[in-house]
Amino acid sequence: MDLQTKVYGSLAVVSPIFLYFGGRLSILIVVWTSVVLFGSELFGNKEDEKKTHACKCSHKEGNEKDSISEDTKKDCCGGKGTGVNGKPCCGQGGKEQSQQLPTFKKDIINGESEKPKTKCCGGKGHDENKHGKVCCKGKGHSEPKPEPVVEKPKTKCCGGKGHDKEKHGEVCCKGKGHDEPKPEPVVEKPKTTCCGGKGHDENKHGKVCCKGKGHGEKKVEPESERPKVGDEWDSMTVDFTEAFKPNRSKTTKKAVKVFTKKGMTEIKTKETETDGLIKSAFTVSNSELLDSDIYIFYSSLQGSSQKAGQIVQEKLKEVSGLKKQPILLNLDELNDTDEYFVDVPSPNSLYILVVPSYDVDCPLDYFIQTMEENFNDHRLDKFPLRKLVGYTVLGLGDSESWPDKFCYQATKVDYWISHLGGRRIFPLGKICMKYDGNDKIAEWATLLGELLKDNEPILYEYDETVDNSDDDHNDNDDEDNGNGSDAGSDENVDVEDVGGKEIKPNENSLEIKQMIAKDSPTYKNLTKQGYRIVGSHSGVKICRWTKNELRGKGSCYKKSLFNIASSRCMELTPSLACSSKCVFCWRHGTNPVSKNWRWETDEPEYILENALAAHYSMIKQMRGVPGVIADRFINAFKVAHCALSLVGEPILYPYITRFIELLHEKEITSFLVCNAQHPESLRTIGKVTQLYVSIDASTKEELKKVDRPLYKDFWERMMECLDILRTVQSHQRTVFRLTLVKGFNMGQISSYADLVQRGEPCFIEVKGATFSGSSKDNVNSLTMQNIPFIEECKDFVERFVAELQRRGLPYEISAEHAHSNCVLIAQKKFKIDGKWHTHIDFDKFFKLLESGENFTYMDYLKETPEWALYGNGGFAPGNVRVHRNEKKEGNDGRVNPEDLPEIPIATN
Ligand SMILES: Cc1cc2nc3c(=O)[nH]c(=O)nc-3n(C[C@H](O)[C@H](O)[C@H](O)COP(=O)(O)O)c2cc1C
Ligand code: SF4
Repeated sequence: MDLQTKVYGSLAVVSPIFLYFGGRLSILIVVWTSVVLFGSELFGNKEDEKKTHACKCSHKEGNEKDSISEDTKKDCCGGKGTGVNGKPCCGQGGKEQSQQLPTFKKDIINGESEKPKTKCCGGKGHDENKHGKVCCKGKGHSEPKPEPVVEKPKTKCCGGKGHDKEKHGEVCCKGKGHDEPKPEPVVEKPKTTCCGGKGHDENKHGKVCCKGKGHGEKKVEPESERPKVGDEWDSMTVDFTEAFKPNRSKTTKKAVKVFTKKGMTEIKTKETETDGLIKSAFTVSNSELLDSDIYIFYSSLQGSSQKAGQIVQEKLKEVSGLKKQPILLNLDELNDTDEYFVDVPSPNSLYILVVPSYDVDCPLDYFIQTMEENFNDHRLDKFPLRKLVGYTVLGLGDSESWPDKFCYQATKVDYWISHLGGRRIFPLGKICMKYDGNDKIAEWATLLGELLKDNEPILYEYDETVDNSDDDHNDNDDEDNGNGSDAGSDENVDVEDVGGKEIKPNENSLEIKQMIAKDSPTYKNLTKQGYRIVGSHSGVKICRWTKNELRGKGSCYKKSLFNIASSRCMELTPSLACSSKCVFCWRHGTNPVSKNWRWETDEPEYILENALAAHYSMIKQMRGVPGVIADRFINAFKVAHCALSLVGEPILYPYITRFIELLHEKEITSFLVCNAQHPESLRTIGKVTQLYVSIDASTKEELKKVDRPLYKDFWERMMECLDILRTVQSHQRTVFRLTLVKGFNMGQISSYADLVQRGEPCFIEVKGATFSGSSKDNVNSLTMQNIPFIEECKDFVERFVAELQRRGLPYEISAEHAHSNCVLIAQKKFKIDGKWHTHIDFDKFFKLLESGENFTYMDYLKETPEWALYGNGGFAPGNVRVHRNEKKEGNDGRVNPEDLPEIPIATN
């Protein structure tokens, strides 16, 4: 009986019983009837199963429904046409059939129409709608509910309960599931590093966790927080000076020079940082940029630079507060370049040069060449363009076609103008006319105009080493500031400060190093600059005045003041290392610094012998130089004087006294200059022809600023030196050397008088600092703004002497050498019978030495010649001063030796 018949039949029987008996009896009858009728369906019918499995179906085709007749089906498998639990009929044919079934996976993947047969859920409760084709009690449900044919990873089950697809996605969270995450927008993101799984706040820290090496993906700063200058200007290919770079590494300890546009009275000295850059402001320019006479020079072959000049002019005209209209001039058509680049049209001139670049001949070549010639012409003021208020250069070029020479001529122009003393007030602009063009020119000009208005200080050069305040060597007397032999240090690295950390000698090492080892970068640097290194710590260099005098072009100030013959003077130091880092030192930044002697030591005999040999070999090189005077050339091979200064601190050399004795034995006079930091050596020094002490500032604060001494007790050391001059060394011919640096040490005249009162020197030599450029090889931290004019020096000297006299100190101005901005103040005792005797009688000096008698400076005096007296300029006879005008008239400035009078060279 099939199930349908049973159901209908039983309903027919049960209904009347219910109606007739009602209640419990009806229920009993119904239960019994159900057991009888549905027992096999409810509990399984062993007999049926046996029957099915024992099916005698002989059809090999078994359950191949399509290929068998309905009659056969009825016979087979108990008449159901299929085996128990969805299995093929257990007859032989059925088994064969099952092996031919395609795999489920394959069906799904291939989307084939033929489907696998499903397994049965024990015949009950299996809800296809809910579970798909296959029952979940067997190994079934292998045929899931048909889904859109999209390949998906298989999901894992949540134990069959509680899995909320909406919430968790396809995969259950109890299994290893949820590996099919809820789809996210397809945006590729950098993988983030986790903060240990907690506390990482993306908004705060950006994408990457701070516990890992994360936070590498930084939060983008709001516009306002970014360093504006760099951002804005990068795109302009504007070549910024170092001074404009923010956030320099702390270790480099660089400070900047700060120039304001205010007058002298407004000099500021900032000891504290304002923006991480400013350390100290020490000098000023004289005028407001808005008051200046602006000249825009252009050079052009094809017109774009001319146009650019016009744009700049128009933009500047728009600047509010500009007193005078900018003037546009064609550089190539100037009647006389010297009118603008040797002289300047007004003391208030500001130059803007707009220039193209050509790698072929162009008019600009001539201009650049002229600038270079001017720079190298000794007859000219070396820094004529310091008279300018300032300058800037705008270069036009083509970065695509000339990538390596892009705006190279603008760079050259900028270089020479600055070397001629010009002060760059705005960075060199480089504009590619192919990509940027006139818009960028306007942008550059607008910014220039803005900055003309701006009253902020102009930073344009770094002071190389400043910041004594926290230098280790200043805080700890035991520390040494040198760097050993500096061997192995980088050539471009400041040898006294490598990466901001001073290298200390290995305290445990017994090895004594050489100060300047042959393979060291310092050695290379020094030799490249014309020094001859003698042994490992001494050096000689032929001085430019030595060369000048050989050529009849003038002598150094010591000729005027003291009678030394420059052409017979050897400039030497037995110690290239120094214990100060003076701002005006021409070698500052490349010579080693140290408080004490700590190197391998050469013998004084060796040094002198080899120094003379080196000096003579350099003199020999002069033999082919035009204008060298034969007599002087020959005499130059008999060195008469030795200036123990050059660079470094000569008195650091432990055998300095012996060395000076050796000089004297060879009848070479000694001019020893020391820095007033080594009283112990000064006390014991033997007889010197002339003994200098540098007085670089008159107060403790200024001295620290100017000399940047290594010793913490630098002021006390200097005071002790002054006491030694007044007492132990009072027999010596002593000189205070004052090097005037504008903005540094020209203020406190009364304090200078205090020092004179303490040291009682014979002479006070006041000299304006000289500017030795700011090339890579010369890191002198001064600029032209720091160099006083002769009038300023004279004014200082006159006020100084007035103060000395007011105090009753016996000093007067005696001699001068105007060319070197040098004036000599002398004790009145050198004015004998109304005549100054500041010169030295060298013969007498050696005779006295030879005699072995005690003698003093008063015993070897010589009258000062008329030409050297104060007011007479101090230009030594026997030389020809070359004036610019003479050159114009056709005189090439060369000296005819026959025209020269005899030079009064020193006799020994
Ligand atoms: C023959 C020639 C050579 C050039 N050489 C250079 C070069 O070496 N470097 C550079 O940056 N631009 C170079 N330029 C591109 C010019 O400097 C650029 O076009 C500029 O705007 C020309 O200015 P001007 O028309 O005012 O004379 C060269 C252009 C020419 C035609
Ligand atoms: S004294 Fe100095 S400046 Fe003068 S010639 Fe000698 S080395 Fe040169």
